[in-house]
Amino acid sequence: MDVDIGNALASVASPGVSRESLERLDEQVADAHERIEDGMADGEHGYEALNLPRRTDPDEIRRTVEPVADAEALLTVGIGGSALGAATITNALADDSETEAVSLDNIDPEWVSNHLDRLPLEDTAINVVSRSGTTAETLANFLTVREAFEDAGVDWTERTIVTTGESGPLRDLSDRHDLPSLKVPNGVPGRFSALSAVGMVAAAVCGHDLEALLEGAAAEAETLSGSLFDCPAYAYGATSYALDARGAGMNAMVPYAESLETYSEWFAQLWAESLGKDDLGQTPLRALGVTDQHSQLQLYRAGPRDKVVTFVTPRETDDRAIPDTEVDDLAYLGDATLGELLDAEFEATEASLAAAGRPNVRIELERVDEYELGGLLYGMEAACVLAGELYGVNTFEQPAVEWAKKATRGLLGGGEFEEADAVAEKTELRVER
Ligand SMILES: O=P(O)(O)OC[C@H]1O[C@H](O)[C@H](O)[C@@H](O)[C@@H]1O
Repeated sequence: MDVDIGNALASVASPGVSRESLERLDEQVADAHERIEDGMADGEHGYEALNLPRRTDPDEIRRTVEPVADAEALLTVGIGGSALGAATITNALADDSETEAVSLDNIDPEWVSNHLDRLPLEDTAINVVSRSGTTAETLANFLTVREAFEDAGVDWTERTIVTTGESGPLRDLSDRHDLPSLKVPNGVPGRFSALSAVGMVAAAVCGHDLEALLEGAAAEAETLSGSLFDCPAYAYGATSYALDARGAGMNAMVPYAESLETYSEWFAQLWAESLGKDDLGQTPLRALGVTDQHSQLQLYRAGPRDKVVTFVTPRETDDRAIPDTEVDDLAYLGDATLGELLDAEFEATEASLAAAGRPNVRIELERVDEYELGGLLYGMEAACVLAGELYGVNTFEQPAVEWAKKATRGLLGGGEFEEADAVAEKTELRVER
C-alpha cells in the first residue's frame, strides 16, 4: 500500500501536524521500530503476529480444508478477531469465488435461523474459529449449526474444520470427533490473526490464492524501517497518533470499493481494541464511499474538528460504461464510466475536506486482489502496533472486553464471576410511556 499524508499536514488542515513535528516524532518511531523488531525476533506475544507472512503454511491449510474445498457455501462461526479477518478476505474477493461465504458472528436467533434455513447444508462447509475455545457466542452458534446439520441428515463431522488454541473446550470437542483442525499460532491475538489459519481457512475453502495473500503481506513487512518517511504503515500509524494528540480523536475509515466494506469493520476492531486503553485511543468510525458522501460527509466537513478521514482507494477496478441518455443535462454521464465517476467522486470528496481544512489520509492499493489485500491487512496491523508503542499502551490485550465476557458467563451460570454482580447494580432512571 502507498500512503499519502499530505492532507494531514498543518499547512492544509486543523488539526494538522507540521512537517517539523513529524520529523521530531520520527525519532520516537525509530525507537518504537527497534522495540517492534526485538519483539518479532523473540516471538513475543503480539509482535509475533508480524511474523505471520513467513510462518503461515498455505499447504497445511489447503490440505486441512481438502474435504470441503470449493463447497457451495461456507459458514464461518466465530466472532471478533476470529471472524472479521476471514470475512474481510472473502468479501473483498467474493467476485472471484463460486463459494458463498457467510460469517455467523452474531447470535440473533432470527438471523441465524434464516441462514440455516436458506443454505444448502449438504454442500456447506463449517469453519469454526475461536482462539480461546470458550467464547459463548461462537460455541452457542456452533452447537446450533451442528444440530441444524443433524436435522437435515447431513454429517457435520464430515463438513467441519476447527481452528482453535492448543487446549480448551473447542479443542476437546474437535478431538472427540476427530475433526480436521488447525492451531491458532501462539503469540497471535485474534485481531492480528487474519494471515494465519484464522483468516486463511475461509480463503482456502473459497479457492483464493493463499501464497499471494502472504506474499503481499511479506512485501509490506519488508518496508518496516526506522523512519515513517520510508514506511507506509508507520507513516499511517504515526500520523494517526499525531493527529489524535492534536484533537482528531476519531478516525473514519472510508474505502472507495464496495468489496472493502468489511475491511472497515476489521479495522475498527483492530484500532479500538488495541489502542483503547488508559483513557487513550482513537475512535474508529466506519463509512463507505460513495454511499456515505450522501450521509456522513456533512459532519466530516463541517462538524467538530475531531476527526481524520482515511480513504482507501484501488487504482484499478473493473469498469462499466454509463449508457448515453436522451436528456441533454445528463450527457456528461454518458461520456464516462461508473469507475470514472467513482474516482471523480473520491477526488472531489478528498479535495472538499482539504478545502475545509479537515485532515485526511489516502491509502492507495493497485487493485483489490490477494496480494494487495495481504499488504493492506499487514500494513494496518503494523501501523497499529507502532501507534500502540507511541501511545505507550499494551496493544495486545483487551481487558475491557474480557470483563463483559466474564459477566455474561456469570449470568448464564457458566462459573463464578464477580463481574456479573454489576448487572444487578444498574442505576435506573426510567421514563415510561
Ligand atoms: O477467538 P476467541 O477466543 O473466540 O475470541 C473472539 C473475540 O473475543 C473477544 O471479544 C475478544 O475481545 C476479541 O479480541 C476476540 O477476537
